Amino acid sequence: MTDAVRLETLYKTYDDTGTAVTALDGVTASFGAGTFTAVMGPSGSGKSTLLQCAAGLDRPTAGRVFLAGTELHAGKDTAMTKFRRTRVGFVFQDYNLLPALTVEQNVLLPSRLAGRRADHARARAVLDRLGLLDRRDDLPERLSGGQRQRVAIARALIGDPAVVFADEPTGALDLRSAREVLSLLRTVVHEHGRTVVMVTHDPVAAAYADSVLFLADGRLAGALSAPTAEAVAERLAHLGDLVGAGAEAVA
Ligand SMILES: Nc1ncnc2c1ncn2[C@@H]1O[C@H](COP(=O)(O)OP(=O)(O)OP(=O)(O)O)[C@@H](O)[C@H]1O
Repeated sequence: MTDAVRLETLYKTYDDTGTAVTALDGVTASFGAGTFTAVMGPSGSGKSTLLQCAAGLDRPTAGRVFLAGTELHAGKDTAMTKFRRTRVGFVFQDYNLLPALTVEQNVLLPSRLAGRRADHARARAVLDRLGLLDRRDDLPERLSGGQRQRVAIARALIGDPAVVFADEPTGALDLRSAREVLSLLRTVVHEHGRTVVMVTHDPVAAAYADSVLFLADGRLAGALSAPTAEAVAERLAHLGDLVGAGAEAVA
């Protein structure tokens, strides 16, 4: 299997307050193309930092990130920004849609930012696939949370993303909308061959993924294939015990 994302010995230290915080402490991991992975761990374990560094939104302090075989952070920031705009999709908890733009304009925004011609036919095809074609001229404020998140997923898919990163994509949704969004992410992977890496706190959400990667104290702390919500919850509780006891994370 080819890797969509490979992380090699990633370190990230924040030092803005004068007291250094090690958010990532030598993480090596890979995410196969066409797979759906959930990243989990106790609060402060480094999940969002891992996603930000893997997606090229932040620079690791040390280590290397490869996306579809291309090393991020190796060149100038401008080259990284260009690569990110074309090959990386993002889905955030709070949707990050621009309120003054219609659904279709929001979906086309990454193409515009990348300086490409707006491909309305493609935008409409993606919106159609996500059941939103008839809402294309609406402003986001007219949509439900679940619909807004589906627009964000359409926007993430409009380019040719090597990977879609989702940070708590169901964190603001009710149960039913959350299930819809998770099923959609799974379809995006299993029927359309995309790669999704999702940070979540929710064992039920994680169970939609093919596998779960656990972090504790900025280190890899195990993985689970074909996860069930119960198995994930049990593993998380165990990690919480380890962190609470100040023990080393299990690899
Ligand atoms: N910009 C920052 N400046 C300083 N410290 C930071 C910054 N961002 C994160 N941290 C610290 O890095 C560590 C990891 O944070 P991160 O947000 O990656 O964890 P997380 O697992 O996503 O947490 P949560 O589940 O609470 O969102 C924490 O100790 C956090 O306080």
